[in-house]
Amino acid sequence: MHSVSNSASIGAIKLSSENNRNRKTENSCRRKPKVKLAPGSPIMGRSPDTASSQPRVITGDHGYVLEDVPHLTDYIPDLPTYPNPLQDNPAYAVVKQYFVDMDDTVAQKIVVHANSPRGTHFRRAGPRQKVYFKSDDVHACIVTCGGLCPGLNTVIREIVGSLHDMYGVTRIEGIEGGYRGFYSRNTIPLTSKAVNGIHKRGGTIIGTSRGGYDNKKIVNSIEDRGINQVYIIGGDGTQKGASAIYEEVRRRGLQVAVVGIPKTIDNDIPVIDKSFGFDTAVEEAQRAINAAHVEAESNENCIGLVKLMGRNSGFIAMYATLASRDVDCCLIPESPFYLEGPGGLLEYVEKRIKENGHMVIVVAEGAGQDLVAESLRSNDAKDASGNKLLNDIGLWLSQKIKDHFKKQTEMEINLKYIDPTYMIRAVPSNASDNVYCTLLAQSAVHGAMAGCTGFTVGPVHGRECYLPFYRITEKQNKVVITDRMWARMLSSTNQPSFLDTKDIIESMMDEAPPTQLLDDQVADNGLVTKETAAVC
Ligand SMILES: Nc1ncnc2c1ncn2[C@@H]1O[C@H](COP(=O)(O)OP(=O)(O)OP(=O)(O)O)[C@@H](O)[C@H]1O
Ligand SMILES: O=P(O)(O)OC[C@H]1O[C@](O)(CO)[C@@H](O)[C@@H]1O
Ligand SMILES: [Mg+2]
Repeated sequence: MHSVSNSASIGAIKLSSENNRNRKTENSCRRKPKVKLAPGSPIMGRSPDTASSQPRVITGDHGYVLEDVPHLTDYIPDLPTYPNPLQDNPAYAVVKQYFVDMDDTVAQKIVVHANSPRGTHFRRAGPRQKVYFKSDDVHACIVTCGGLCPGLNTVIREIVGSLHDMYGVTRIEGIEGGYRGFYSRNTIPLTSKAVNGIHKRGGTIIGTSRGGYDNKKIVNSIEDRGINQVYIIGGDGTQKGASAIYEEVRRRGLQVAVVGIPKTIDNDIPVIDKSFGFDTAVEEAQRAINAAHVEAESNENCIGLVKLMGRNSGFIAMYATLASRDVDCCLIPESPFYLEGPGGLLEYVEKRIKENGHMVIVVAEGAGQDLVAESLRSNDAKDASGNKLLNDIGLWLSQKIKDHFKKQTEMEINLKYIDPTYMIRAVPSNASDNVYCTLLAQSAVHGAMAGCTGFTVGPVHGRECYLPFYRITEKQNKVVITDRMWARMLSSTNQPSFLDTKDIIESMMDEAPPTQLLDDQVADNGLVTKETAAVC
C-alpha cells in the first residue's frame, strides 16, 4: 500500500518496492496508485481555482525519488479517457510493447556506488495506452521563440507529423513570430503538406522573436481560439514563459496541455543530455576553425581568431575545439583569463607564434566580458527579452593582440578574425539532429495526448523523459571546468589554465554542479500529493 511520508514531506507519494513489484504493466492492467491523504492536504476538495501547482515528488525505497510532471487530472478530475489510436496503427503493429510501462522512470545519475541512494528519476516519455483527448477534439498550436537554432523546422514538421499521422489530428496552427504572435497576428495553418520538406531549411517557417511576452493576453488568445494543446519551442527564457502560461491555464481550469520543447544552440539547458541543433552547430563551427587554420598556416606569423556563440556557456567552443585539434587556445565564459603579465594570454600567444609561426584561437562570445567592460565603457544594454547585450570579445581581443605585438615586440603579425556566429545558427539541422528532433517531437505529442501538462521533454542518458518546467529553468547548464571534458580540451590545446587550482575550486564552490541535483535539494522543492495519481 502507498503511504504518505512523514510531516517533513507531507503529501509525498511513497512507493514501497513491494508495491513496485506488484504493479502490473500498463499493457496488462493499469492501476492508479491509491494514496492515503494527509489530513489537511491542500489537494483535498480543491477546486480548479485554488489548485496550486507544486512540484510533484514521489519517493520510494532506497532513496528513490521521482520528480513527476503535472497532469490535467490534477486540477480537472474525472476527465474521460480514450484508447490510444496508435493501437490500430499498422506501422506500429510490429512493436512488442509499444505503450510505455507506467512504472518506467529514468535515473538522473547513472554513475552510482554500491551504497548510494537511487536518487532522482524522471518519467519516461512515450505513448500511453489511454489518451485524454479525442483526436477530433484536438486543436493544437506551435510557437517558436528566442534565437534561431538548427532543427526548429524539423521539430515543427515532426510535431505536425506526429499529431496527424499517429493521432489523426487535423487542426494544427502555427503562431507567427514568437510569443507576441498569440495576440497580434493571425495563425498559420500547419498541414502535413505545408510542413513537407521544411526540415531541409534553416530558420523557422513560423518566425520567432524576443520580448513581447504578455501572459494574460497569451492565455486569453489560447482560450478564445479554443486551443487545447500548446507546443512551445524555445530556450531558457521561453521555457520560463511556458511555465507561467501553464500556471495561468491551470488557474483558469482549462483543459489545455502546455508542453515545452527545449531549444538553445548554446546547449545551456540543464538536465537533458544536449539540446537539438548543438551537434549541427559544432559541425559548422569546425568549418570556421578549419578556415582559420588554413589562413594561419599559409601566412607568416598569422593568428586565426574565431568567435563562436555561447552567451553564458562555452559548449560550442569547447566541443568544436576538441573535435578540431587545430586550436591552440579556447576561451569560454566559465573560465576567466587575463591578458598581461606572466601566465597571461598575450605571453602565450607570443610564445606560440615564435615557436610555430601560426596559431588558432577560439573564443566564445560570452568569454572575457569583464575584461572588455573594464577597458571599454561598461555596457548595460539589454535585448527585448532582457538578456544582457554582449560586447564583441572577438574584435576587442584582435585589437589587444595586434597592439601587443606592435608595442612589445619587433614582430609583425597577421590576424584574421572570423565571426561565423549567425551563419552557424542559420543552417538546417544535420542528420543526427533531425533524428533527435523527431524523437523530441513525438515524445512531446505522446505526453500531451496522455494528459500530461506543464512539462518539457528531452533525453536523459539517451532516454526521452518528461521533465517538470522548474528543473530546466532553475539554472543554466555550464561547462564545469573541474570536469574531465574541460581537462581533455586543455590537454588538446596546451593552453595555460590562467587560473590556479585554488581559484578554480573557489569559483566552483559558488555554484553546485549545474547538471547534477544534489540529493538534499529534493526536499527544498516542496512536495505534492495526488489523490488519484494519473501518470503520464
Ligand atoms: N522570465 C520570463 N518569463 C516569461 N517570459 C520570458 C521570460 N524570459 C524570457 N521570456 C520570453 O521568452 C521569449 C524568448 O526569450 P529569450 O529571448 O530570452 O530566448 P530564449 O528562449 O532564452 O532562447 P535563446 O536564449 O536560446 O535564444 C521572449 O518572448 C521573452 O519575452
Ligand atoms: O542576436 P540575437 O538574435 O539576439 O541572438 C544572439 C544570441 O542568441 C544565442 O544564439 C542563443 O541564446 C546566443 O548564443 C547569442 O548571444
Ligand atoms: Mg536564453
